[in-house]
Amino acid sequence: MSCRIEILQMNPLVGDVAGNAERLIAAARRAHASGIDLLVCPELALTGYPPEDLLLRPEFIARVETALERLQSEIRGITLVFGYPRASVGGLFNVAGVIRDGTLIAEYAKQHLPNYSVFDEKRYFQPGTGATVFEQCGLRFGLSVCEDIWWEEPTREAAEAGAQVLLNLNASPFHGGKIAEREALVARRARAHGLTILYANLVGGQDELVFDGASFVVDPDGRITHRAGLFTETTLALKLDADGVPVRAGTEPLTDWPGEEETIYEALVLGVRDYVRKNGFEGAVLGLSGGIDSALTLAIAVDALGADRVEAVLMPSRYTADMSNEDALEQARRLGVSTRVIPIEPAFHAFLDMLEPVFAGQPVDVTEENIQARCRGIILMAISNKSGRILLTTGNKSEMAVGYATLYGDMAGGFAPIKDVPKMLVYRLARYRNGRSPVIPERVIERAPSAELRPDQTDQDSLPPYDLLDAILKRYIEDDESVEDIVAQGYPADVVRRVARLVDRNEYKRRQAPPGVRISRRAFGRDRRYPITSGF
Ligand SMILES: Nc1ncnc2c1ncn2[C@@H]1O[C@H](COP(=O)(O)OP(=O)(O)OC[C@H]2O[C@@H]([n+]3cccc(C(=O)O)c3)[C@H](O)[C@@H]2O)[C@@H](O)[C@H]1O
Ligand SMILES: Nc1ncnc2c1ncn2[C@@H]1O[C@H](COP(=O)(O)OP(=O)(O)OP(=O)(O)O)[C@@H](O)[C@H]1O
Ligand SMILES: NC(=O)CC[C@H](N)C(=O)O
Repeated sequence: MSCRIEILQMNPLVGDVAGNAERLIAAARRAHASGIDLLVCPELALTGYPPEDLLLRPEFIARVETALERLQSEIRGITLVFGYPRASVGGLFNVAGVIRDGTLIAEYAKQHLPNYSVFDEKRYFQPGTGATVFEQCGLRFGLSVCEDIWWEEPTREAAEAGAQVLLNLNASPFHGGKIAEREALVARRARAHGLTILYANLVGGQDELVFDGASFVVDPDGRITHRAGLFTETTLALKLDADGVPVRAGTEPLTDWPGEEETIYEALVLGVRDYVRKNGFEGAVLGLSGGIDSALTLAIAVDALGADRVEAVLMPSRYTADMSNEDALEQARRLGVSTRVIPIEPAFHAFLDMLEPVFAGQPVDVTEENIQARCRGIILMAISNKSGRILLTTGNKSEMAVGYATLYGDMAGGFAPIKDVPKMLVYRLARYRNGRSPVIPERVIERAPSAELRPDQTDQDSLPPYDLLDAILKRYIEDDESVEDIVAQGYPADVVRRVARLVDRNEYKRRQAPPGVRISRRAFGRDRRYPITSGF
């Protein structure tokens, strides 16, 4: 006897419990009609992940209970395994439940609650204890939920309880390198305990997080036998033989995962698409300067939403080089995006006139630069208000780290697609995208970066070269190294000290920045929580 299983790599909407329940019912009906015995869905599929403080509302938990009743009454002829929060004696648990023919036949509570990095599960859940095993098609299935697989005991306990196959339900967000890390870890567990493991992951963007999907199956020898798609809502169907070992369809090769730039680029595209779609925007607007940051952001926006839902606004000032306008127009033309040109000179003049009595006798400084950035911010937010299009902010991680951006100016906006992308990676992503089709004019990639807020300005007047800056920032922010550690590796002491000071001092700016897609091990936002007021 064999068992036909399907992984549902699902993109739920956080908080939409009734809608997610309908999606599960429709998926179960479709799977049943195509002969599937067992449908495996991700962690907290019913609520989406992470539901955050919605979990603290009794009304939200009541909706989950109502949806569970509906799922039990609607699903027939197929076994459904899926994640949801369960209020029980002792508190709230993050569970994997098994529904078959009107009955909840098994429930397993997550034992290891992640509480590091972007995870905050101890705020909401109590840990479960012990394994849960159920039978289907003559096979014994164990259950585990995401973080459980990162520890040894839950898998061992399931094997000791007689499981031949482990169903691991996940809400595992993406960062660069994560996919290979997961596969190696799960393969090791499968080998160590002689189990087949089905790794079912969520897909989709949720605020700062993007879930890549990349669900997969490993056999008891630790070989990957099946992979689902990356960054796409999909299903993965397979057969298990009478011993619970996955059956490969002939000699069909496994799909390889794409390289680093492509993976990160697609993560950004999905993050933008889902933020815009799930928040009900008509499309997006952004300021297109002829610089690399806005160029990459525009390419991502068009790939995410389609050219007809994206609008680029050119807002030249007295300091804008002709080639900036030419390159911006050329990129918009290549992408098929509509443009508007709105010079900021009249507004800039008006502000300078209004402020003249206040500033009388004082030298021109960064204040005037910021007024220009703020004129642009007002224009873009006005277009966003009128059109229902979200303003995409174009700042990268290197700028956000050192505060090289203007509050309420170029930091204005609703979502910041590349805020976790360091400048050197911005260039690599732009080159990767141009390798698919040349949408960004070569000059935009070649030119020295400039804010164009005063004559002949370049970023390097104020900042160290970006390759040096990014190397220091990675060590200081992602690796938590001290200034002394970094200097000991041969980096110039004065530069390292200055960069670290800028990072520390600019927390106030980052706290007011829009959210953006997390693609690194440590992004600004929920992943790095520093005091603003600090004597460090
Ligand atoms: N701890 C704190 N808590 C709360 N607020 C604090 C604060 N410290 C300062 N502030 C406030 O923040 C203000 C300073 O911030 P802000 O007004 O933004 O201005 P600021 O950081 O002084 O200047 C912006 C910098 O970004 C550069 N820039 C601007 C635009 C685009 C680009 C680019 O290439 O992308 C670069 C520009 O050349 C300049 O170096 C202070 O005047 C004060 O009002
Ligand atoms: N002339 C302009 N027209 C339209 N938008 C502009 C203009 N100048 C600046 N902006 C907006 O402000 C943002 C920050 O400006 P800045 O010049 O620093 O960035 P960039 O041009 O995209 O990249 P780079 O930092 O590499 O020059 C831009 O990305 C863009 O959204
Ligand atoms: N939801 C979870 O338990 C996620 C934690 C896990 N270590 C991951 O990111 O894959």
